[in-house]
Amino acid sequence: MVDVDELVAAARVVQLPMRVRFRGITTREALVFEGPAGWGEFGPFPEYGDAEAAHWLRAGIEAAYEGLPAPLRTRVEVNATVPAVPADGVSAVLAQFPGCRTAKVKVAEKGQTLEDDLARVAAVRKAMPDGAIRVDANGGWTVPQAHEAITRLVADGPLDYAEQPCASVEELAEVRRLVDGACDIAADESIRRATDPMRVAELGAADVAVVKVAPIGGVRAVLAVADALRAAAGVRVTVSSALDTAVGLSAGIVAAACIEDGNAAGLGTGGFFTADLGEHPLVDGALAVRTVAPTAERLAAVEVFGERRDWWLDRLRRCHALLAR
Ligand SMILES: O=C(O)CCC(=O)C1=CC=C[C@@H](O)[C@@H]1C(=O)O
Ligand SMILES: [Mg+2]
Repeated sequence: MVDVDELVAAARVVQLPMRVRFRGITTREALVFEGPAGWGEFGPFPEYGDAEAAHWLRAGIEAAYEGLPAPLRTRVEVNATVPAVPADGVSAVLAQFPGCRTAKVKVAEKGQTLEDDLARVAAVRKAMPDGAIRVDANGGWTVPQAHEAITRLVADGPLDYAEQPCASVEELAEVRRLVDGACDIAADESIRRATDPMRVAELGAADVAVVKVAPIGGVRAVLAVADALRAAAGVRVTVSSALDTAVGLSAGIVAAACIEDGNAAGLGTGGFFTADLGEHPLVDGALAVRTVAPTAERLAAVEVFGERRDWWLDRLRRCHALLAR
């Protein structure tokens, strides 16, 4: 494995300003580095412990030092991602996702009601009458709340799936039994390590696994998980972004392009940033498969020094030590 001093010497810490609050944050911090195979990203969210964060480092090292596997396609279809905005804000959000035929709508936001969710989803359906609609509760419902919400949402029209309706795998399994095929259930937060997807499959907790390259530990690890899930339980896979910079998003796009019959990917998050390390333009609902190498100008616009940089370098050293064990 690459020496930690080499990583530290290559490390650039960046802060990307966000257009909207998403996942409770308005600035995305990450550390990126260039290696012989390209650029890699290490951007675990600040609250993640080192054991989890080490997987993110493994993914970054794969991209920068090993290189990524060859994609099967040149373009990857993505879903529009609709934050928990008021219903009258939906069309402005969808305008940022030209050509998308699938939308993922955030629901169960703290401080909002089921009526807010129903109105937001109805607005998306109206704007995309032929579109496939997903909802993502980020674990925010109890089992009875999820049952009620999904029942009312499907009464208005079909749902592609409901993502992480409740917090635990056991609850997901229960909701899946209760809705009895009225709507597929997807696991997202329940999958944070490479071993989690099999547990989800064994408990019959989901029809769909949302997988992100960084927490799973790299593109190859994602492909192994996708193969195992399809073989063991017929679970389909959605590759999604972890709110990555354009560098990390490149790896997600490659992963999605390596999966034969993948779902529309949750990789259209580049537009959430007002400044980024590169561009993955969304054309006709799809992203081209290409890797990004940040220019000096782009880096200069978002790079940070001082206390935040030191914090990330310490974290990099600790996670590298865990991987080297
Ligand atoms: O899946 C998408 O459409 C975009 C990515 C996305 O929604 C997320 C990215 C990063 C953190 C998560 O809270 C969030 C999600 O819950 O899926
Ligand atoms: Mg999710």
